[in-house]
Order: sequence, then C-alpha cells, then structure tokens
Amino acid sequence: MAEYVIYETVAVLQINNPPLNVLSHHVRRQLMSGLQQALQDTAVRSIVIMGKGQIFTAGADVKEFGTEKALSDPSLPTLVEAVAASNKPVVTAFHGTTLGGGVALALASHYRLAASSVKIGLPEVEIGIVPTCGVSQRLPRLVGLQTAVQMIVSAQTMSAQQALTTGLLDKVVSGDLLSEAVGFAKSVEVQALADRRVGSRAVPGADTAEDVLDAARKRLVRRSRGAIAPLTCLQAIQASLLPFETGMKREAELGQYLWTSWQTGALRYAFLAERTVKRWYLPGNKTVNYRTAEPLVINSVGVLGAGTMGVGITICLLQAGLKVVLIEANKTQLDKAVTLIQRSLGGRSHSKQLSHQAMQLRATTDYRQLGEVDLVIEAVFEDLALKRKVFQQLDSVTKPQAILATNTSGLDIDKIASATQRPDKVIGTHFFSPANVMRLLENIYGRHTSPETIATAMQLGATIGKVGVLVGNCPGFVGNRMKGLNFTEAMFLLEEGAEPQDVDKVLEEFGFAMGPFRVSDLAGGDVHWRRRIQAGLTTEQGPPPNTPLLYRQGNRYCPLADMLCMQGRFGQKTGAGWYRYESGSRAALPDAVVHRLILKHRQDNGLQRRNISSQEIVERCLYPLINEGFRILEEGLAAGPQDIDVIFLLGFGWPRHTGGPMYYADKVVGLGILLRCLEKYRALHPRSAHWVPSSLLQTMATQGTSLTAWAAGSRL
Ligand SMILES: CCCCCC/C=C/CC(=O)SCCNC(=O)CCNC(=O)[C@H](O)C(C)(C)COP(=O)(O)OP(=O)(O)OC[C@H]1O[C@@H](n2cnc3c(N)ncnc32)[C@H](O)[C@@H]1OP(=O)(O)O
Repeated sequence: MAEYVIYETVAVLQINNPPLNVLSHHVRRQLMSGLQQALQDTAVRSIVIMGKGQIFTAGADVKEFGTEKALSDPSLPTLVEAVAASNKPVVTAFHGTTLGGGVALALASHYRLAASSVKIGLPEVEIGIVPTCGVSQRLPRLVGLQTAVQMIVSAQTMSAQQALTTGLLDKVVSGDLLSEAVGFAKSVEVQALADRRVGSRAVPGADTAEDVLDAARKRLVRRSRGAIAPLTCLQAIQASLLPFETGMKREAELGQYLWTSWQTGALRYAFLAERTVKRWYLPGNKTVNYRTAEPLVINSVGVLGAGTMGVGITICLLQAGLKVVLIEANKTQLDKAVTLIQRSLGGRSHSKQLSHQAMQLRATTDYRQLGEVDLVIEAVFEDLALKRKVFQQLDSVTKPQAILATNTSGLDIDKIASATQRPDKVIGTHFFSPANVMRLLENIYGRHTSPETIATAMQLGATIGKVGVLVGNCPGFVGNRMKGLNFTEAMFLLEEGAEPQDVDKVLEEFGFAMGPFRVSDLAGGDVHWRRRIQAGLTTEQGPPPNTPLLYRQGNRYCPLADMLCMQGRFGQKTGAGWYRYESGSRAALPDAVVHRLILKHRQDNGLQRRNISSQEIVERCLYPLINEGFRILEEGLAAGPQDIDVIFLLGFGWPRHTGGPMYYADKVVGLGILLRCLEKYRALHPRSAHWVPSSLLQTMATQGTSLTAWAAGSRL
C-alpha cells in the first residue's frame, strides 16, 4: 500500500509494500489517490514521494507483467504522467535501492533528493524492455546523452554522489530522510515550476549527439548478439533529441515493440528462475526441501588443493568473510596460490598490509590443520581414485560433524562418499571456472547425502554470492552431461562439411559469447581427451585396439579432437588447437593445418562434403542437448526446467534473451517442432543415440503441454 500523511503544508506519500516496495497495482492505485487528494487539498502546498522499509522501490512489479494487472488503471505510465502534470511541487526522496519505475517517478517529479547510501539503476534492458514512462526522454534531458546511454544500456547502478554530479539528484542528505524531504519541500513551495519540468528542457550537448549515439551503436551491435532490447533502448534515447511529445510517442512505440516481444518473456523468466531455484527440493521426494532442512552454521572452511579452482574457491570464501584453511602438498604451489589470493583480495603479499579478508586465510601443507573446520571443499585433480584416497584422509582428520564437499565436474558422488564413514555428509559442489567470477554452483546430492548437508551447501552458495542449483548424481551431472552433446554434434558437422569457424560463427550469432571450438581451445582440449581416455573411448595412441575409427561403444564417434590432442594441440595454452594463436594473443585464427586434417579425415573415410545451413548447425548443436534436458527431468535429476536453464545461463553462457535451453525449446522452438526435428535427424543419423526423443518430450509434444506451465504447477 501507499500511506498518506500531512506535515503542515506537505503531503507525504509513502510506499509501503514490503519487502521491496514494488509498484504493484494496489500501490499505484493508492499513490494516485494520494496524489489527487494532495492536489485537491488547498492546505497542501507541496508533495513528497518516498518509501518505507529497506528501499525506496525495486520498480514495477515484474510478476504482474504479462497479466492484466500490469495495464490496469492506473498503469505506471499514467501515474508517472500525473506526477509530471502536478501543479504543486513534487519532491521524490529515495533511499536504499531505487530502480526502474522508481526512477521514472523521480524524473517526472520537480525535485529529487536521496540518502547518501542510495543506489540508482535502470535494469529494464535486462528484462528486455525499454525504460518507458518517460525515462528514455527525461533522463537524457537531465544528465546528457552519454550518461543516459550508460545508465539505460548497461543497467549498472549509480551511487548518490555520481547521481548528484551528473545532475540526476538535486541534493544528497545524510540526516533523517523524511524530515529532510519535508523541509526541502517546504523550501521550494514558492518556486516556479515551469523550469523544473524535465520534459520542457533541451538535451544538453545535442551537438555531439550523433557521435555519442554512433559509438554506442557500434559497441552494442558487437555485444548484443541477437538480443533486441539494447539497440531498441538506444533508439528510444535517440528520440529524446526530438520535441518532447514526439519523443514520448516514439518511446511508447518502441516500448510496445519490446513489451510484446518473446525476448522479454524469456528475460523475465530468467530473472525469476534464478530466484526460484533457491527454493530447492529433491525431485524424487518433495518433503526434503529448503523449508524442512536446516543448514549447519559454517564459520570456517577447508579447501584442499591450491590449483586454479582451489584458489578461486578460496577467494570466494574469504570475500564472504569466512575463515579458510588452504591445504596443498606442494609448497611452491601453495606459496604461489597465497600470492594470487592476497593480490586478488587487495592485500600485498609478505607485508603487514593484508586486507582483513586475506588475514582469514591459513595456508599449510599439513592436512591435520583441517581438524577444526566446519566444511571442506576438495579441489584436487579430476581423478576418481585420487579423490577417493583424499576423502579417506579427510574422513580421518576432520571432526565427525564436518561436511565433506567435492568440487568435481562429473565424477560419481556415491563412489567418492563410499570412501568415508560419513556418506551422509558428502556432497558435490561443482564450481565453474573462474570460480571467483562465475555465479553458478551446481550442488550434487548422492544416495546418502542428508537434507542437512544439502541445506548447508545451498546456504554456503548463497553466502558466497552464488546461485546454487541442486541436482542429482549422474555422469557429468546436469551441465556437463548436456553440454557434451553440443560438442559431439559440432564435430560431426566438421565431418560432413563445416569448418570450426563456421560452427562457431553461427552459434555466436545465436547469442553464445564463444562457439564450441573456441570454448574448447580456451578450456584446453586435453581435459576432455583425458576423460575420453578414462572412459575407454580412445587411447593416447589412437582408437583402442579392434575399434572402428568412426564408432565407439555403439555410437557414432568423431576422432578429430583426439587427433589434435595427439599432436599436442591443446588449444590456447599450446598456441594451437582448433585454431592457431599468435604468440601472446587470444585471437582465434583459422588454421590451414586443421583444414587439411579435416579434409584428409573426410577423404580417408569416404565422408562426403556438403553445404550445411546455419539452421542445421543450430539444430544439430542445440537440440540433442535439449533432448538430454528432458531425459534429466524424466530421470528426476533436476527439480524443474528452471534449474536446468539457470545452469546453462550462469555456467555455460547460454544467451539470456532466449531464457535457457528448456525455455527456448518450449516457448521459441515449440515442443512439437522439436520432436519432429529430433525424429528427422534420428532417421538420418541412426548411430547417434542422442537423437532418440525422450519419452517426456514425446508425451508433452503429443499432448500439447507447455513445459514451463507444467513446471510452474509442480514447483514448491
Ligand atoms: C504498457 C505498460 C507499461 C508498464 C511499464 C513498465 C515499466 C517498468 C519499469 C520497471 O520498473 S521494470 C522493473 C525494474 N526492476 C527490476 O528489474 C527489479 C530487479 N530486482 C533486483 O535487481 C533485485 O531484486 C533487488 C531489488 C536488487 C533486490 O535484490 P535481493 O537480492 O535483495 O532480493 P531478490 O532475491 O532479488 O528479490 C526478493 C524477492 O523480490 C522479488 N522481486 C524483486 N524485484 C521485483 C520486482 N521488480 N517485481 C516483482 N518482484 C520482485 C524477487 O523475485 C524475489 O521474490 P521471489 O519470490 O523469491 O522470486
């Protein structure tokens, strides 16, 4: 609701819709009625709009979007324009976070005041819409084009001080916001309003406008990769150079275009999915869930292994204020890791000026130092036998109630847990590299993992700023199990006529930051080569004895990646992989050696080259992965499609504007079309089991059920 209180001549409208004061329909109705009451009351000479509780407002109610309520009277644009039309001065005073629609109200007001700790932002582009309600027209008039572009297109928040400097705020206050705002409102009651109306001003620096817009356009064309909101927002900003009323019309047209686009639905879904997965439950037993399981309190964590992952994990833990004991048998490696960690946390190594966070680190070669920690994250080399040995040791040196987590990207959690006497306290915590940057934490429960252990791992993820997604135990878990198929098909496309750069280009145009071959070169081809060797698919010398070159373990197999690795071409780190890299450069250059290798492979094996369309590249690389997602749901290894989508959005750079693989399949491709496509490729490639449609997909496609609607209904 919104409260209405009079302080002498000032009417204060306070938004009170906890926790985030979103501008839901009932709030807008009360704000509008408060505004009208204040305008009619002759004793009222000025109006303050502010918020109660922790923040001013998180903006429009995203959960109303797509429903009638979003447009119900008064809509946000109607309310904002009523503020702009007020003939009594309106002062908006904000604190905490002020986003989207809150900024729109402020820009329509005559004065803007904020507490010094405020963060102001326009996240609309992230949910695929234009900042309408006059924001795209008033903001450039107030702060100039350059800052407006920066705020609207980057969606980054601005501090109170920055907002004051740019002219967005009239005053920053440090005392009690209510009394400051009331005092300020009184002081402006006699001031003329005409030149306080932002809409009546001209955009400053209009003479350099074209340069600013051109530069922004060039940047966005490069970065947007299929997302339509950023460039549309830029067009709206450009319209601020027109007379205000014409610009407002243009803003409305562009706003409507995005409001009804499929991409805004996908982006909104992504926003909500990231929050939904926090409400975890076991797919096979909903009684075990975030409400019923209590996490243990974790104050100190042991990290075992000071390689790249161990260092990244340690940084996250220290940044969250936890105490960390870092164990590494190799002293040189340990010292190197400590320097990296201290540097990353802003402290200087071997000096007394370590940051407070860095001082919470104890680095040692002695396992016994793990005796008092509440939880250990093992981050040693990805080798089952090694991990089992390490877990046996951990079991003997840690206190009995300590949780033992393994940072594995695909090994069997149950096999690791069975090396201990406490399988109920063993869990997988799969961090993504670089661990201190990537927001995803894939938590894997084993057969014996207790609800308390799961709750603790999920809580730890939240503490260190990650989005934890709970999944079941299977080779590769959810992320790598699905992702592997994408690379498999990408290689088959090389056999059939494509070059690595063709495949990468199409998938980058689809929205991925990097195509599969560039990703492979970045990650190091040897990582997966070792896994294929472990799985018996290949050997360091080539195919295992008596094995056909193009078939392994009953399925079609492409040996090209193995051939590159046998030549020591592991990717960027060796200067050559699917591409070549000039010394010190990360630019992937098409390589004639790879071209000849593919050509020879095709000739030697009688593989016919044909032209492959972009559409086929997308279908071949993405549909098997999606089909596997359906299998994962069918097998009860993920609670819902949101969990899978969040893994891909945050862990694998899946383009956010498509919502994630499962949303994309459901809402963009359509399950019926997906099924027919899988069947088509299954007929063409009968030796690839991943083209066999999952039964869940078949049922849903046949019954015309929507996956997202089905999932929303089954979520706790
Ligand atoms: C023709 C019609 C025109 C209509 C005009 C449309 C105009 C739109 C302008 C806008 O205002 S668009 C909306 C802009 N705002 C956002 O995108 C909100 C972004 N929110 C955030 O960044 C964060 O939530 C936060 C505000 C920084 C707070 O972060 P925190 O980590 O503290 O909390 P969360 O876990 O993120 O959220 C808690 C809870 O609240 C829900 N929520 C957050 N923001 C909104 C919102 N704007 N609307 C509805 N609900 C919101 C969030 O989903 C969580 O709830 P859940 O149940 O756990 O999902």
